[in-house]
Amino acid sequence: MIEVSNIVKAFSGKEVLKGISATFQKGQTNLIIGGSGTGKSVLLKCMIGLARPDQGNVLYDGRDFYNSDKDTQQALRREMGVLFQGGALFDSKTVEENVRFPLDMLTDQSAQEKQDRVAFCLQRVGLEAAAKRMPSEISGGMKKRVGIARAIVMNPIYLFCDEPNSGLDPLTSVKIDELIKEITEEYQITTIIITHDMNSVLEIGDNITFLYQGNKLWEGESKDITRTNVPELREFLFSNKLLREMQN
Ligand SMILES: Nc1ncnc2c1ncn2[C@@H]1O[C@H](COP(=O)(O)OP(=O)(O)OP(=O)(O)O)[C@@H](O)[C@H]1O
Repeated sequence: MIEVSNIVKAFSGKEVLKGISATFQKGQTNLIIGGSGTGKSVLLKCMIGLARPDQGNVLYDGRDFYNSDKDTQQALRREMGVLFQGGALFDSKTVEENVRFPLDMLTDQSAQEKQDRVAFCLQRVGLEAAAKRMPSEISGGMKKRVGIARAIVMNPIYLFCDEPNSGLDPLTSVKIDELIKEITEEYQITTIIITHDMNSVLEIGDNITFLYQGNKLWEGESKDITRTNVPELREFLFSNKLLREMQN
Protein backbone atom coordinates (compact mmCIF):
# COMPACT_ATOMS: atom_id res chain seq x y z
CA MET A 1 0.00 0.00 0.00
CA ILE A 2 1.14 3.52 -0.78
CA GLU A 3 -0.23 6.51 1.09
CA VAL A 4 0.41 10.06 -0.05
CA SER A 5 -0.67 12.77 2.32
CA ASN A 6 -1.03 16.47 1.69
CA ILE A 7 1.47 16.65 -1.18
CA VAL A 8 2.22 20.21 -2.20
CA LYS A 9 4.61 21.03 -5.04
CA ALA A 10 5.32 24.37 -6.69
CA PHE A 11 7.59 25.42 -9.56
CA SER A 12 8.76 29.04 -9.57
CA GLY A 13 6.11 29.94 -7.03
CA LYS A 14 3.26 28.30 -8.98
CA GLU A 15 1.60 25.45 -7.09
CA VAL A 16 0.96 22.51 -9.39
CA LEU A 17 -0.04 20.11 -6.57
CA LYS A 18 -2.17 21.74 -3.91
CA GLY A 19 -2.34 19.18 -1.12
CA ILE A 20 -3.01 15.75 -2.59
CA SER A 21 -3.86 12.85 -0.30
CA ALA A 22 -4.66 9.38 -1.59
CA THR A 23 -4.25 5.71 -0.73
CA PHE A 24 -3.27 3.10 -3.30
CA GLN A 25 -3.94 -0.52 -2.37
CA LYS A 26 -1.89 -3.64 -2.93
CA GLY A 27 -3.04 -6.01 -5.68
CA GLN A 28 -5.05 -3.23 -7.33
CA THR A 29 -4.63 -1.16 -10.47
CA ASN A 30 -4.83 2.40 -9.17
CA LEU A 31 -5.41 4.93 -11.94
CA ILE A 32 -4.58 8.62 -11.86
CA ILE A 33 -6.56 10.54 -14.46
CA GLY A 34 -7.11 14.16 -15.41
CA GLY A 35 -6.56 16.68 -18.16
CA SER A 36 -3.23 17.85 -19.51
CA GLY A 37 -1.05 19.84 -17.14
CA THR A 38 -3.12 18.93 -14.11
CA GLY A 39 -0.25 17.45 -12.12
CA LYS A 40 -0.38 13.70 -12.76
CA SER A 41 3.26 13.29 -13.80
CA VAL A 42 4.49 15.61 -11.06
CA LEU A 43 2.59 13.53 -8.49
CA LEU A 44 4.16 10.37 -9.89
CA LYS A 45 7.62 11.97 -9.72
CA CYS A 46 6.98 13.00 -6.12
CA MET A 47 6.03 9.41 -5.32
CA ILE A 48 9.11 7.79 -6.83
CA GLY A 49 11.61 10.31 -5.53
CA LEU A 50 12.32 12.19 -8.77
CA ALA A 51 10.82 15.45 -7.45
CA ARG A 52 10.84 16.32 -3.77
CA PRO A 53 7.47 17.64 -2.58
CA ASP A 54 7.49 21.00 -0.78
CA GLN A 55 5.15 19.54 1.80
CA GLY A 56 3.61 16.16 2.57
CA ASN A 57 4.65 12.55 2.95
CA VAL A 58 4.77 9.42 0.82
CA LEU A 59 4.49 6.20 2.83
CA TYR A 60 5.42 2.83 1.35
CA ASP A 61 3.70 0.27 3.58
CA GLY A 62 4.27 2.67 6.44
CA ARG A 63 7.84 3.60 5.46
CA ASP A 64 8.16 7.35 5.00
CA PHE A 65 10.22 7.90 1.82
CA TYR A 66 11.27 11.52 2.33
CA ASN A 67 11.98 11.15 6.05
CA SER A 68 14.28 8.18 5.51
CA ASP A 69 18.04 8.11 5.21
CA LYS A 70 19.69 7.63 1.80
CA ASP A 71 20.19 3.86 2.27
CA THR A 72 16.52 3.32 3.09
CA GLN A 73 15.47 5.45 0.12
CA GLN A 74 17.78 3.41 -2.09
CA ALA A 75 16.29 0.18 -0.75
CA LEU A 76 12.75 1.50 -1.38
CA ARG A 77 13.67 2.49 -4.93
CA ARG A 78 14.71 -1.10 -5.59
CA GLU A 79 11.21 -2.19 -4.65
CA MET A 80 9.74 0.05 -7.39
CA GLY A 81 9.35 -0.86 -11.04
CA VAL A 82 8.71 1.92 -13.51
CA LEU A 83 7.25 1.66 -16.99
CA PHE A 84 8.18 4.96 -18.58
CA GLN A 85 6.07 6.72 -21.17
CA GLY A 86 7.25 5.61 -24.61
CA GLY A 87 8.99 2.56 -23.11
CA ALA A 88 12.43 4.24 -22.81
CA LEU A 89 14.25 1.22 -24.24
CA PHE A 90 17.92 1.36 -25.16
CA ASP A 91 17.97 1.22 -28.97
CA SER A 92 21.45 -0.31 -29.07
CA LYS A 93 20.58 -3.21 -26.78
CA THR A 94 18.60 -6.32 -27.64
CA VAL A 95 15.26 -7.04 -25.99
CA GLU A 96 16.85 -9.37 -23.44
CA GLU A 97 19.68 -6.94 -22.70
CA ASN A 98 17.12 -4.22 -22.06
CA VAL A 99 15.25 -6.44 -19.62
CA ARG A 100 18.49 -7.55 -17.93
CA PHE A 101 19.73 -3.98 -17.46
CA PRO A 102 18.36 -3.41 -13.90
CA LEU A 103 19.83 -6.77 -12.81
CA ASP A 104 23.23 -5.78 -14.24
CA MET A 105 23.10 -2.38 -12.54
CA LEU A 106 21.58 -3.20 -9.19
CA THR A 107 22.33 -6.83 -8.29
CA ASP A 108 25.29 -9.18 -8.02
CA GLN A 109 23.37 -12.14 -9.42
CA SER A 110 25.29 -14.70 -11.47
CA ALA A 111 24.97 -14.72 -15.26
CA GLN A 112 22.82 -17.86 -15.02
CA GLU A 113 20.49 -16.34 -12.42
CA LYS A 114 20.05 -13.24 -14.56
CA GLN A 115 19.43 -15.28 -17.67
CA ASP A 116 16.79 -17.35 -15.88
CA ARG A 117 15.03 -14.28 -14.50
CA VAL A 118 15.06 -12.49 -17.87
CA ALA A 119 13.72 -15.61 -19.60
CA PHE A 120 10.95 -15.88 -17.00
CA CYS A 121 9.91 -12.22 -17.40
CA LEU A 122 10.00 -12.36 -21.19
CA GLN A 123 7.90 -15.51 -21.10
CA ARG A 124 5.47 -13.79 -18.69
CA VAL A 125 4.83 -10.99 -21.19
CA GLY A 126 4.74 -13.40 -24.16
CA LEU A 127 7.99 -12.28 -25.76
CA GLU A 128 10.34 -15.22 -25.34
CA ALA A 129 10.72 -15.53 -29.12
CA ALA A 130 11.83 -11.89 -29.44
CA ALA A 131 14.71 -12.04 -26.93
CA LYS A 132 17.46 -11.47 -29.49
CA ARG A 133 15.69 -8.80 -31.51
CA MET A 134 16.48 -5.08 -31.42
CA PRO A 135 13.84 -2.53 -30.34
CA SER A 136 13.78 -1.16 -33.90
CA GLU A 137 12.64 -4.59 -35.13
CA ILE A 138 9.54 -4.92 -32.93
CA SER A 139 6.11 -3.24 -32.83
CA GLY A 140 4.97 -0.52 -30.41
CA GLY A 141 2.91 -3.01 -28.41
CA MET A 142 5.90 -5.36 -28.14
CA LYS A 143 8.07 -2.47 -26.94
CA LYS A 144 5.57 -1.81 -24.16
CA ARG A 145 5.77 -5.48 -23.23
CA VAL A 146 9.56 -5.26 -23.07
CA GLY A 147 9.11 -2.20 -20.83
CA ILE A 148 6.78 -4.19 -18.59
CA ALA A 149 9.21 -7.14 -18.45
CA ARG A 150 12.00 -4.74 -17.46
CA ALA A 151 9.77 -3.04 -14.87
CA ILE A 152 9.05 -6.38 -13.15
CA VAL A 153 12.49 -7.98 -13.50
CA MET A 154 13.50 -6.88 -9.99
CA ASN A 155 10.30 -8.33 -8.51
CA PRO A 156 8.83 -4.95 -7.56
CA ILE A 157 6.36 -4.45 -4.74
CA TYR A 158 5.25 -1.18 -6.37
CA LEU A 159 4.76 -0.62 -10.10
CA PHE A 160 4.38 2.78 -11.75
CA CYS A 161 3.18 3.09 -15.34
CA ASP A 162 3.17 6.46 -17.09
CA GLU A 163 0.61 6.31 -19.89
CA PRO A 164 1.19 2.66 -20.84
CA ASN A 165 -1.27 2.91 -23.75
CA SER A 166 0.04 6.00 -25.45
CA GLY A 167 0.59 5.44 -29.16
CA LEU A 168 -1.13 2.03 -29.24
CA ASP A 169 -4.18 0.96 -31.23
CA PRO A 170 -7.30 0.15 -29.12
CA LEU A 171 -6.91 -3.63 -29.28
CA THR A 172 -3.23 -3.57 -28.31
CA SER A 173 -4.10 -1.10 -25.52
CA VAL A 174 -6.59 -3.57 -24.09
CA LYS A 175 -3.98 -6.35 -24.16
CA ILE A 176 -1.42 -4.17 -22.37
CA ASP A 177 -4.03 -3.19 -19.76
CA GLU A 178 -4.96 -6.83 -19.21
CA LEU A 179 -1.31 -7.80 -18.84
CA ILE A 180 -0.65 -5.08 -16.25
CA LYS A 181 -3.78 -6.06 -14.33
CA GLU A 182 -2.90 -9.77 -14.39
CA ILE A 183 0.63 -9.11 -13.17
CA THR A 184 -0.68 -6.78 -10.45
CA GLU A 185 -3.04 -9.42 -9.13
CA GLU A 186 -0.71 -12.37 -9.60
CA TYR A 187 2.21 -10.81 -7.70
CA GLN A 188 0.03 -8.61 -5.42
CA ILE A 189 1.80 -5.45 -6.57
CA THR A 190 0.60 -1.95 -5.70
CA THR A 191 0.24 -0.53 -9.20
CA ILE A 192 -0.23 3.13 -10.13
CA ILE A 193 -1.12 4.00 -13.72
CA ILE A 194 -1.34 7.46 -15.23
CA THR A 195 -3.72 7.29 -18.14
CA HIS A 196 -5.88 9.25 -20.55
CA ASP A 197 -7.45 6.08 -21.87
CA MET A 198 -11.19 5.88 -21.15
CA ASN A 199 -11.26 2.17 -21.85
CA SER A 200 -8.65 1.65 -19.12
CA VAL A 201 -10.72 3.78 -16.77
CA LEU A 202 -13.75 1.58 -17.31
CA GLU A 203 -12.02 -1.80 -17.57
CA ILE A 204 -9.16 -1.84 -15.07
CA GLY A 205 -9.88 1.07 -12.72
CA ASP A 206 -9.98 -0.72 -9.35
CA ASN A 207 -9.38 2.67 -7.84
CA ILE A 208 -9.39 5.98 -9.71
CA THR A 209 -8.05 9.34 -8.58
CA PHE A 210 -9.16 12.34 -10.62
CA LEU A 211 -6.91 15.39 -10.52
CA TYR A 212 -7.99 18.83 -11.63
CA GLN A 213 -5.65 21.82 -11.54
CA GLY A 214 -3.54 20.30 -8.79
CA ASN A 215 -6.44 19.16 -6.59
CA LYS A 216 -7.98 15.74 -6.13
CA LEU A 217 -11.66 16.18 -6.97
CA TRP A 218 -12.86 12.58 -7.02
CA GLU A 219 -11.78 9.09 -5.98
CA GLY A 220 -13.63 5.83 -6.50
CA GLU A 221 -14.11 2.67 -8.54
CA SER A 222 -14.74 2.46 -12.26
CA LYS A 223 -18.30 1.19 -11.71
CA ASP A 224 -19.24 4.50 -10.03
CA ILE A 225 -17.39 6.99 -12.18
CA THR A 226 -19.99 7.67 -14.85
CA ARG A 227 -22.56 8.50 -12.15
CA THR A 228 -20.40 11.27 -10.70
CA ASN A 229 -21.88 14.67 -9.97
CA VAL A 230 -18.51 16.44 -9.97
CA PRO A 231 -18.83 18.85 -12.93
CA GLU A 232 -15.10 18.86 -13.81
CA LEU A 233 -15.03 15.05 -13.88
CA ARG A 234 -18.22 14.89 -15.93
CA GLU A 235 -16.73 17.30 -18.43
CA PHE A 236 -13.53 15.24 -18.57
CA LEU A 237 -15.37 11.94 -19.05
CA PHE A 238 -18.08 13.07 -21.41
CA SER A 239 -15.75 14.85 -23.77
CA ASN A 240 -15.41 11.24 -24.95
CA LYS A 241 -18.06 10.59 -27.59
CA LEU A 242 -18.50 6.91 -26.76
CA LEU A 243 -19.19 7.66 -23.11
CA ARG A 244 -21.57 10.44 -24.08
CA GLU A 245 -23.52 8.03 -26.22
CA MET A 246 -23.55 5.42 -23.45
CA GLN A 247 -25.16 8.05 -21.21
CA ASN A 248 -28.09 8.56 -23.57
N1 LIG B 1 10.18 20.73 -13.90
C1 LIG B 1 9.17 21.60 -14.04
N2 LIG B 1 9.39 22.92 -13.98
C2 LIG B 1 8.38 23.81 -14.10
N3 LIG B 1 7.08 23.46 -14.28
C3 LIG B 1 6.80 22.15 -14.34
C4 LIG B 1 7.82 21.15 -14.23
N4 LIG B 1 7.24 19.93 -14.33
C5 LIG B 1 5.92 20.16 -14.51
N5 LIG B 1 5.66 21.47 -14.51
C6 LIG B 1 4.33 22.09 -14.66
O1 LIG B 1 3.46 21.47 -13.74
C7 LIG B 1 2.15 21.34 -14.29
C8 LIG B 1 1.69 19.91 -14.20
O2 LIG B 1 2.49 19.12 -15.09
P1 LIG B 1 2.33 17.55 -15.26
O3 LIG B 1 3.43 17.11 -16.20
O4 LIG B 1 2.26 16.89 -13.95
O5 LIG B 1 0.94 17.44 -16.00
P2 LIG B 1 0.15 16.13 -16.44
O6 LIG B 1 -1.14 16.12 -15.70
O7 LIG B 1 1.02 14.92 -16.28
O8 LIG B 1 -0.13 16.45 -17.97
P3 LIG B 1 -0.08 15.53 -19.32
O9 LIG B 1 -1.31 14.69 -19.26
O10 LIG B 1 -0.14 16.53 -20.41
O11 LIG B 1 1.19 14.75 -19.28
C9 LIG B 1 2.23 21.88 -15.72
O12 LIG B 1 1.77 23.21 -15.71
C10 LIG B 1 3.71 21.83 -16.03
O13 LIG B 1 4.07 22.82 -16.94
